[in-house]
Amino acid sequence: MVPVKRIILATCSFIPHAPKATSFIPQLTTISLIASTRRHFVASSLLASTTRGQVCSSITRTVSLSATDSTMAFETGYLNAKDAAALDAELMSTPGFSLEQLMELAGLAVAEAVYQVNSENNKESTNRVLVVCGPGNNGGDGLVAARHLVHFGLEADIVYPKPSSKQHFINLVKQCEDMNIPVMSEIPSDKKYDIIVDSIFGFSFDSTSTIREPFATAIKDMIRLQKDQNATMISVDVPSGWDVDGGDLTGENFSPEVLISLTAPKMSAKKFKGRHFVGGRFLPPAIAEKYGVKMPPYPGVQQMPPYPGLRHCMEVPSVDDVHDQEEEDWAVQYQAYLDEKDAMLNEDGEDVPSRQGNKSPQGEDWAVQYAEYCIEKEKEFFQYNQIKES
Ligand SMILES: NC(=O)C1=CN([C@@H]2O[C@H](COP(=O)(O)OP(=O)(O)OC[C@H]3O[C@@H](n4cnc5c(N)ncnc54)[C@H](OP(=O)(O)O)[C@@H]3O)[C@@H](O)[C@H]2O)[C@H](O)CC1
Ligand SMILES: [K+]
Repeated sequence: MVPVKRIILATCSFIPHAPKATSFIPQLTTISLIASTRRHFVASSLLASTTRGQVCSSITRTVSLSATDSTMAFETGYLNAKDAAALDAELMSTPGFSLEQLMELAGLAVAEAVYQVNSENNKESTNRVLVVCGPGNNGGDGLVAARHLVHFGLEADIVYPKPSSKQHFINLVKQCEDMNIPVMSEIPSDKKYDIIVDSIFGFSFDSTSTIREPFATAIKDMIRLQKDQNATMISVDVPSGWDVDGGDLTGENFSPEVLISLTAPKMSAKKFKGRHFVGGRFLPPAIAEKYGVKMPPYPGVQQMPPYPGLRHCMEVPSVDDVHDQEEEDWAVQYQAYLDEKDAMLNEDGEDVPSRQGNKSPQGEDWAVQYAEYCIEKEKEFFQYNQIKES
């Protein structure tokens, strides 16, 4: 870990969102306190450019779910455009979240997913991210994500063709500039990027009118860059230009490889066939229930679970069909994996002597192993979709 002058001891607060996870609170709290006496954590990436993965993997203990729970958790539900806006408004009224709070969490979740995709990219050079921001809050999520990505150690450029005059957005741009992130008005033709983050339009995009400038050009330029530079396109909440409920109605054939849904997938996500993350770990249970949203179970402190498939979000056969030769569903195997890990703790949650710290006998952190397991399964499913389509 990067040495820092001031060290803050972090006590982690685990706030499980799935009601069934409540019984794990004492166990998780115990483990987090034990962990905090052993190691020093830098409290946030606002202070130093530590790799978030390092911090997370040091302190996370996954929430153990039964096979049934983890299967159900993939059925996240869908929001149509009207409900997505109503849910947003309700979040900012009844429980009193501010837009700034929600955008910071949404942007952080986006940055985590982008970081994960980037670290799995098998490209010669990685780390160069272009974030293209639109005029509304979807664009704000992009501005927040760019700042976090730089804290995570990636290079980020921003294209913000029509900056908002609202004070919060002015602040977000200033925060990015303070991180030495270039903020440009159009997509440059002379720079190379590995990842493009499409943060132009979200759930308030109006597909009944043609896409107005400067965003029509921005979308065209993004698509050109995606093809010319073989960059990975990641859309935030809704692929820009897609009708929020109906999907790609324009015929532009805008097809991102990755979609990051915030709070819950929008209806158009049913048409999306790529890799799908669902993030936004801030939904109070009553609002989730009212709108029929089931949040996926999040491991440890992550904002963006590396869950495989989110298969109910895609209109394709379940991964079980692919693995029908296997005796057990992967979720059952995964539960067995967690049970095995649980058995390595004694009743007080202390380590069995044979284990060293949070390391397994093979020397790997549990959380790292868990994340790798999930990524592996997700890749299998993604590859299966590609084969199926070709
Ligand atoms: N609850 C959450 O999960 C949170 C989600 N967040 C993000 O916010 C967006 C929704 O933000 P919103 O500002 O409501 O809308 P958009 O970002 O989609 O953009 C609205 C702007 O787009 C312009 N627009 C609409 N249609 C067109 C068009 N055909 N051509 C050009 N421009 C268009 C519109 O312009 P107007 O002139 O009509 O005003 C708006 O300026 C959500 O998707 C999440 O990403 C939040 O961060 C909070 C938490
Ligand atoms: K978008």
